[in-house]
Amino acid sequence: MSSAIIINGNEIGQEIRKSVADRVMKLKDQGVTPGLAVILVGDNPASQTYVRNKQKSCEAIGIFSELIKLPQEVSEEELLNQIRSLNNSENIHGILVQLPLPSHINEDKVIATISPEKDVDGFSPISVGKMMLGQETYLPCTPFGVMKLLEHAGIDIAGKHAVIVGRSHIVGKPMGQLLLQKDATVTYTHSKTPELPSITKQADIIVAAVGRPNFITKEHVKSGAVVIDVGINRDENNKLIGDVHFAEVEQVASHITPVPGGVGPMTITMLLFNTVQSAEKSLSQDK
Ligand SMILES: Nc1nc(=O)c2c([nH]1)NC[C@@H]1CN(c3ccc(C(=O)N[C@@H](CCC(=O)O)C(=O)O)cc3)C=[N+]21
Repeated sequence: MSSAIIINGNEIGQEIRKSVADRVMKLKDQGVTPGLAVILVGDNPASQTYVRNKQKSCEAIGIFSELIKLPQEVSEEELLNQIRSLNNSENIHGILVQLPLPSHINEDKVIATISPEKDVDGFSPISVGKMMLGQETYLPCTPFGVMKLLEHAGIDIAGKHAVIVGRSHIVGKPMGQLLLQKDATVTYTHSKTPELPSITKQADIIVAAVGRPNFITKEHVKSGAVVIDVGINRDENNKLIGDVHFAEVEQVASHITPVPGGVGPMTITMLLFNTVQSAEKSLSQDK
């Protein structure tokens, strides 16, 4: 049995982070320290872990990171005011509101309040619209990270059939758009798609973003396909597992991303990338 080439997100992420760190140094020489504000509402343990990772990654390359912790019961208006104040803060170049938010808060309203100039998550309606039109904007970090993984692994995209499994606003939908911009033929599938394996079997590239552990098995995958696993699920032992049944699928795929160590580290890498981009822009606008 042949086994797939493993696309190493830790390694590729590290390489990109090095070049982002160089840009941070250049900015500091010019008197600007890139700053990222992360707003965390409530005390969801998973969210706390992610946020801690983001902060550590910022510090490692010299980005200033400010954590704003708000209680679970915080009012929507208070949260919006916090964002408005960060929109006006000179030393903050990126704002990230950790999702999900408590159910009494309107997520759409919160995201739309983040200034598009500081929307380093790429979630605001302005950013999404610009991305759809192929205009310059902050790209959402996870799909952006997947594009970088494909590029670094030397995967050709033009003319390939990419099948996206999952249609979330933050992964599935933008993922298809970015692949389309690189001339892939894109098929979107989701929980209401009948006969899913018959469609994913036609894919040259599969992006799994369904949020169901081990959902994509060898029955879904054509021999030689590239399989990207965006899933981050926890098993009964609290171990991180993807949406792809790795042991099975690596026997048929040509390339595969592991979980952990695949897409996850790239998401944070592109967040750092976008934050530095924003700081560079602020500098050129001052002149
Ligand atoms: N506004 C907002 N923006 C986000 O980007 C955002 C969010 N909300 N809410 C939650 C999700 C989740 N997310 C992850 C980022 C990195 C890893 C990551 O680095 N994972 C490591 C493993 C980490 C571990 O071991 O726990 C890996 O896959 O190798 C995972 C998950 C960003 N998210």
